[in-house]
Amino acid sequence: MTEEEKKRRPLVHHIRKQSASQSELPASQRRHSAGLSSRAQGERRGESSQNSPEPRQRRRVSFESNTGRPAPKDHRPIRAGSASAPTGTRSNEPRSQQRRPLSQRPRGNGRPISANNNVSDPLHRTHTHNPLPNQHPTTNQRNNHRSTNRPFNAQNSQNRNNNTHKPNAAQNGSGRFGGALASGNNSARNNTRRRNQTTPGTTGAHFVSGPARGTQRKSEPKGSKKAQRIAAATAARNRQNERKEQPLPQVLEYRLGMNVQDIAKIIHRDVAEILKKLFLLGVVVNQNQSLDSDTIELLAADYGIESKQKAEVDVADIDRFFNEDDNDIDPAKLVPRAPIVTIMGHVDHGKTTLLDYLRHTHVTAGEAGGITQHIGAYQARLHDRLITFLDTPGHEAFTEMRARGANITDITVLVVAADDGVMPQTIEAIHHAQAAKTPIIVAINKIDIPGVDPQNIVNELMEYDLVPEEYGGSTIEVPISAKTGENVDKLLEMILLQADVMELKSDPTAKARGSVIEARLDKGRGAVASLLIQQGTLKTGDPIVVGNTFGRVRTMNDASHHNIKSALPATPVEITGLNEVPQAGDHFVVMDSEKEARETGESRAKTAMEEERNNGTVVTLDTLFSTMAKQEMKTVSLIVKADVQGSVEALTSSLKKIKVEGVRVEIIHAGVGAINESDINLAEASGAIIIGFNVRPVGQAKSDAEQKHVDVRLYNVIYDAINEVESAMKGQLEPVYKEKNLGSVDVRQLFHFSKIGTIAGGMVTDGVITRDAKIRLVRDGVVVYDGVLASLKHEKDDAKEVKKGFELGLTIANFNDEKVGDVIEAYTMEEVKANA
Ligand SMILES: Nc1nc2c(ncn2[C@@H]2O[C@H](COP(=O)(O)OP(=O)(O)OP(=O)(O)O)[C@@H](O)[C@H]2O)c(=O)[nH]1
Repeated sequence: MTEEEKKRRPLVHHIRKQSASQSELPASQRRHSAGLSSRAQGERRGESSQNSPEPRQRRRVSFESNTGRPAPKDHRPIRAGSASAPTGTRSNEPRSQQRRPLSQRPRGNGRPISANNNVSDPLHRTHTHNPLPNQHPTTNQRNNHRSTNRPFNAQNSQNRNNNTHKPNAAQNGSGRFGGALASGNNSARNNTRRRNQTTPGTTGAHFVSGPARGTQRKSEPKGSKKAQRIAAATAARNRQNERKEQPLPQVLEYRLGMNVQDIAKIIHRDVAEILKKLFLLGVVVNQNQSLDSDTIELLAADYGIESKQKAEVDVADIDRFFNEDDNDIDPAKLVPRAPIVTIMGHVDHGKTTLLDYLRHTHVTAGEAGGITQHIGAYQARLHDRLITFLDTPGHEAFTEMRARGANITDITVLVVAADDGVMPQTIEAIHHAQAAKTPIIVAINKIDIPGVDPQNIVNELMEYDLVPEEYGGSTIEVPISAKTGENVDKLLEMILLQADVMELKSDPTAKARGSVIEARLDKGRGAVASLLIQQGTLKTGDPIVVGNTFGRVRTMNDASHHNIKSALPATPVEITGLNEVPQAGDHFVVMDSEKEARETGESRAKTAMEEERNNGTVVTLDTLFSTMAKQEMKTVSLIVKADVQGSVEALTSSLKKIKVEGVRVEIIHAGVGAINESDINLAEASGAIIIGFNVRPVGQAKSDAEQKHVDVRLYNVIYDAINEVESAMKGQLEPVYKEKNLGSVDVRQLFHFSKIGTIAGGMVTDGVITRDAKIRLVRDGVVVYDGVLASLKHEKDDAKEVKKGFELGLTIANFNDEKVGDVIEAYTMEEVKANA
């Protein structure tokens, strides 16, 4: 016999004894002892209790009995020993007939769940009905088996619940004993209550609930705080058990800053278990403490699962919805969409005429009067296919949008008048389109004018890398007349062909997103914005974030001012319902809720304000080197403007030759003429620096440059320009200083001291003289000395500065030869930009 068995011997002994005494007892007494735990039996049985092992031992027995150890072979079931089987109550009926009707029996292979007790609980072998002993355990059985670490009485009660023997308490009198049992142990009582709560109306609940309730009412009023606490603790334990039974996830996706509680929820494990694991891994934390990624990964590895840090999503970053490689668009849902086209070209080459022609001849069906309202874009139709035209010709609208990162144009139509040829703005337009990487279709316009030769334009354009297909290039060139409409259909066909090549697609089922074409404040309607939908379907009522503002789409019109409820991708619409007026080129995105839209909009507005405050992200020659390092720039973009073509060529070729390791110069636009607003726009959109040679910014350009923080550098020596760009790229740009006059003093009196030297007394006639100023001593218009002050006094006191109209006394460092009538000019050197 092992030590264990020896220890258990009194138990077996006791059980046998008990069993024997039961059989000796009259039926009525047996009935009484039937519902008792060994302890309760002992107490009730008077004399036999004296022979029983002392209570502490019995308690231990009870506990051991619940450990799932198999019963000793010679141990026969105690048929009358369990509260769940008050066998003495059913007179002479065979046991099988005493069972509940079939319909009331618990499911599970048709056998009583209590069969499980035979396996797990040797002490409670009263439920010996196991007609199918070889069958697999039922779910309930498995669950019972799992819960073997419950206190004995709890287990006992549970088993009772599952037992097929659940006679009416009133019928069999078991209520008294069940009640005695239930009141004899808190766990049992709690368990009973839990069962009553979770399985109302079951026979099992009924069986124990009567007397248990009575007892409970006596000692613990229903709904008392204690009862509630117990119920809550029990429910929590149940939840934990349920969680425990869920499998571990394959991957633990975590965010930085998560604590043990957070992780416990994700991996369905107890907080205590995780804390213990961490402790064993050498990490002592409490459940609310944030864990670093190393600890989380270590923990995941210990559980044998992978760990992955969740990418933090910045809700304010709506640009993420426009990132082609990483957005939520499902490629399987993509369908072809209309191309979005911008018309560009030199002044008077016929852009507006072409747009007008299309508006009147190819507008969407049902628009009898054509486009009635200007919303910045409209759709033309050819063979039932739509083409969206941005309504504003020229570079500005185009670059405005690009400057805000809204690359909405798919195709650029470059209009070149056949009678005028390639002109400066034609070249600019080419550079704008090339910088935006949009394909160019050339419309050689005004072919109706007699004597014009479109071939000349073809030849001219080849200089700008626009080579038509017949010459081995890929540029589509169509001779048209915007006035007569000749070949305009062919131009549209070519646009559609190009669109097909580009496979322009969008997902109409996605949340709508796109860009603002125009926006304004309408007196009656508030903020009105023209939007171009790029993905998804926009609907009225949608909560929306537009740039740094937000709202809900209150009304929506199409280009012909029809009220519409929804709009598909590539459709231009005009909406109301925004809080503020957004800017052209801003992105818009539909959100899940108005709350989310508000939060995102407000957060964006705040960030924009902060950015505005620290405005320092633009590229300038002064900041070029640090910007290159910060943004890992590989190219430095320049726009070159000069007075003559020769200078343009000399400058561009020399600038391109600058060699600084890992960085190259890219001239995104070069041309003859003054620096204009278009240059500033292009520079802003592409982060370029403007190099002007013998030219100046004109009109709005100067103030635009200041407002948009575009760096404009002006030179009249080519070498200086090249030198400065090179120095800037190497981070060796010398700052430029300019003298700034502060004020001047007329010397009126002189005082000579052997120790101090000469003190010049005088009057400030202009501005201010400061102690740290540089000074220049001028005598009869000639600068006699240039130096700094050694001292400055007002009356007898040292002064930091003396203003106009006041007398002063001063000494000049290392100079004592002042004369009455000299003029002392004070000045400072200030760092200035070259474009001033
Ligand atoms: N003969 C002829 N004249 C044309 C054609 N297209 C435009 N024009 C004329 O050219 C002039 C300028 O045309 P617009 O359409 O205003 O040119 P634009 O490029 O829009 O000019 P800006 O808006 O100033 O940049 C107008 O007088 C038009 O009537 C054409 O195909 N044939």
